[in-house]
Amino acid sequence: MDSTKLPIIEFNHKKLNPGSNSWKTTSDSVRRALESYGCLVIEYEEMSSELDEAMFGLSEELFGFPIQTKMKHTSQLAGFGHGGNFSAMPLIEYFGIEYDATDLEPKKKFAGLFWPDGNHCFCEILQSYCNLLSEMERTVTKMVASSYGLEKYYEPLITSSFYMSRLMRYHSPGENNSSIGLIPHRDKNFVSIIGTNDVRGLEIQTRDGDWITFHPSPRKFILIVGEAFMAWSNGRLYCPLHKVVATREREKYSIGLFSFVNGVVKVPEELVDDDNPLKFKPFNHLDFLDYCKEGGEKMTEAIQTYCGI
Ligand SMILES: O=C(O)CCC(=O)C(=O)O
Ligand SMILES: [Fe+2]
Repeated sequence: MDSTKLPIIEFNHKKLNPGSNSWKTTSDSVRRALESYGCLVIEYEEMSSELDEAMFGLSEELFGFPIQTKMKHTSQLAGFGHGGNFSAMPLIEYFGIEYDATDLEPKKKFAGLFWPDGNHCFCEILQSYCNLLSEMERTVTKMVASSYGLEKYYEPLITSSFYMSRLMRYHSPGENNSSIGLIPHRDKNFVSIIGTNDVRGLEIQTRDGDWITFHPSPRKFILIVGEAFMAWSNGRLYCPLHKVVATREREKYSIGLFSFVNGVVKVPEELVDDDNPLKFKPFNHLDFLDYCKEGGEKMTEAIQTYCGI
């Protein structure tokens, strides 16, 4: 692999049938990329440029509402609800919304805060966009399990997962202001997958400490291993530091889908042996998120201090 570029994999679900040769070779490449870089650029043929344009157009409209309206979207969970105006990161603003592939209700409730008569178009577009993100996230999780010979763990993982979709905007910093969009952090969830408008800014740190920039395009998405997935793999998968550097020219918009486990994350016994002793005690994912609230995203080694052995 070229260590100056992020690994990239083309996905076409019509050609990727579990059990086929192409499934097996792609699964092994995906697993190797996530072990080396902790992230992967997915070139996804099924994403249409119309859906991409509609999604980011609506995002711009949404962030344009007055702050009083935006603040009505609240949540108890960190990262969900509306957030912004942080002293260390004044450029980022986000909306974290519960995501369910079959249930439009959370999106309708969210849209109702902005458009009192509802906005069917917004809900449908957000749902379609997130469904595609979710398909990619599930395929990758299944591929990793399959590449380790641990297919039996995939269904229980998926059935105990819950998701957040997050819409993000990064203001341009203007002259002489800091360009920090998002400070270097590791994601605390299981898997993150992110699509962005055509503005760069997201950078991922390699194991050697170099930063590599993600180059966005409508069919390219970046999938990032979170601390919970890294711990599940007993440290085999890498969980990279990443950050957003806002550009002076234009605002960056991104949409992420973040998966979480509703319950205990436990390293499969097959991943533990004399050469690979257990590195993480079983932990409740929600309790871990609570623990992280204290130190916020600054805790770059949170999982290690929480349940590392
Ligand atoms: O907006 C992006 O490109 C990255 C977002 C991110 O890293 C996060 O929300 O954890
Ligand atoms: Fe992140």
